[in-house]
Amino acid sequence: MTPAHTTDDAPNARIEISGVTKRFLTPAGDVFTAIKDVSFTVEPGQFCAVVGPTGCGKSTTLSLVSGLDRPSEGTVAVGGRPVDGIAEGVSFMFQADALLPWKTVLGNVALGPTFRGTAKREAESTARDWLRRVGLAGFEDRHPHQLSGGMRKRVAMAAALINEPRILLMDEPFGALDVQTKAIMQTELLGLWEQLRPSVLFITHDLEEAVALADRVVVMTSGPGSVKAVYDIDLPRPRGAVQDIRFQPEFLALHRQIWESLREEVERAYAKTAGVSS
Ligand SMILES: Nc1ncnc2c1ncn2[C@@H]1O[C@H](COP(=O)(O)OP(=O)(O)OP(=O)(O)O)[C@@H](O)[C@H]1O
Repeated sequence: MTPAHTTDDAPNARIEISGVTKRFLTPAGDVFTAIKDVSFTVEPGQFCAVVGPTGCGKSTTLSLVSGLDRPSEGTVAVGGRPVDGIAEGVSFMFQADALLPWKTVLGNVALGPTFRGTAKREAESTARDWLRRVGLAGFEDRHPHQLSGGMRKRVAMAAALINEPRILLMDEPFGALDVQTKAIMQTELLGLWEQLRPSVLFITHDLEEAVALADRVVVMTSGPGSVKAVYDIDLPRPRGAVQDIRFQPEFLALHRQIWESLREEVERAYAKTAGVSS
């Protein structure tokens, strides 16, 4: 299958975060700096994972790329244009499934193309195809509450990918799944990503997940988050089953190296919230 994004539109899929600081006003009226001077780039078609301790500003960074929020300083650009609201060609997947409970599985997946003006019959036919690709043929008429957590993730993945996004933003999409289901979903995501090759910004707490999936891992410091280090993950692609990648010596070496960098930040963040002086 040909990747959806050829060299012609590839530059549209570059994400550039330059010198971004985000401050919030707290309920007490104080200014709180969530992220500070964050800069990194996701190249077109690249899978970039961001790891960092809890509260370091990973989700804040993602919300600035999605256009749901604006930086206080610095710029976020997608395809060379400053982000100004939710851009065309961007799909999302979050930890909580964003499925409509009153719609069938087919209706949920067909929603994207329908919104973009595709005729219902054609949207449903494409949705059926996507449901087959995520292993849910035969479940078209179910409602989300009639599915397991893993199956709901598959529906969410089909609903995100049916739009053939140039950019896929994912915030802990598999965080709520059990270990085995998570590994299966990660492998399925990799297979589909390798076919479509959107640029991916993937937020996770799980360093194993980041190394197994990504081309590049960005480690953030404890809050206010900034970029501590960026690692290129040169494990060969296609990577195959995530369960098997974890045992490869190259994977273990990268994991150990990045963990050394991340551990300091996790400990620092813990010390702050636990009131321990470091
Ligand atoms: N709208 C807001 N108003 C005030 N503070 C906020 C707001 N949104 C986020 N924050 C704060 O900014 C910091 C970063 O939050 P964010 O959710 O981005 O962190 P995170 O790294 O994604 O955390 P986690 O890994 O726990 O999900 C946190 O201290 C959070 O309380």
